[in-house]
Amino acid sequence: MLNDAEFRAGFVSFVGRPNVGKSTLTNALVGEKVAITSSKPQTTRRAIRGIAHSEQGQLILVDTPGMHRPRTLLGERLNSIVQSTLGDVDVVGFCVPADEKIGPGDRYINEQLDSFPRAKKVAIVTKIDAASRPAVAAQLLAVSQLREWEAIIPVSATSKIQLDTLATELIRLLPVSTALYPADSVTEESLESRISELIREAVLEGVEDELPHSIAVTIDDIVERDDKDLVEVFANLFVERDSQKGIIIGHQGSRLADVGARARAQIEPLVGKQVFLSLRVKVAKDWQRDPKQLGRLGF
Ligand SMILES: Nc1nc2c(ncn2[C@@H]2O[C@H](COP(=O)(O)OP(=O)(O)OP(=O)(O)O)[C@@H](O)[C@H]2O)c(=O)[nH]1
Repeated sequence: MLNDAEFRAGFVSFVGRPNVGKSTLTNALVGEKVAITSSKPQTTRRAIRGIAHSEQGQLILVDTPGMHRPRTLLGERLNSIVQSTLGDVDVVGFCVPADEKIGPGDRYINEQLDSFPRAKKVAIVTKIDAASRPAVAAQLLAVSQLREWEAIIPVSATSKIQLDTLATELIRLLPVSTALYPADSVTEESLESRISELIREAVLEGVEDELPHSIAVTIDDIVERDDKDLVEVFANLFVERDSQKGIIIGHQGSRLADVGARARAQIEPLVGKQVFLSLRVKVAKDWQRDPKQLGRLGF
């Protein structure tokens, strides 16, 4: 047993190109679904905090959107979230996948890390289950040449390889502190925003590549029924164009029905009750470029 003086707690942020596995790693460390994951790049839009507890300490994970060069107002806001998040974390975990060569995108992000001298920097080679041993070894070597890291850790979030090692290494780099959150909390996100992220994730499964950025979800109401073991969720799906509305709804509403079923399957374990989900698809013309609409949709 460690004595109290050695307990550590602090903030850790995973950065890296889109799709390198940051959200999946956050979920695996926290052990509950808090950040949305998707096989499409750049689906993470806000800094979600997952909290991993252990006897040695408390890791508060700040999941940032993929850093990229902005093309729209939404892109600029995402980048500014990244900047303000990284300004005050204790540790940055730079993620590169084992199954792809380090490229200009990775180097760009690595260079950005120079602007955050306060944070200790750890390299994480993700998805090691998807690469051969020699490929993983080569990637570890390539990463070690980018900068002096506090540690370089290979992991697989999906195959649960080395997750404990990663957690222990990260905690070791945090300041000595009492716990910053109660031991039973896993996230600071409100129920409402977790539900809207789960709905967005369900919509993103099986839509065409140009759509992900065009979808926003808002929640009008969450009603706990007294008379039944039921929670009613009333949500809106915003797209940018009429044509996208058709895509989301599908032939005779078939796609929307699938989305509803998938989202419900994720929301029910979260609320611990049966869920009635009302989804309305609405068009907010070019919302990504319109500051007023961005504000209304929660950005
Ligand atoms: N084989 C394998 N695939 C993984 C692993 N971790 C994540 N993935 C897959 O990689 C894809 C992207 O994962 P995410 O966690 O959404 O990636 P991200 O870096 O958060 O992506 P953005 O939100 O776009 O920044 C998903 O299809 C995951 O299932 C892993 O350890 N092994």
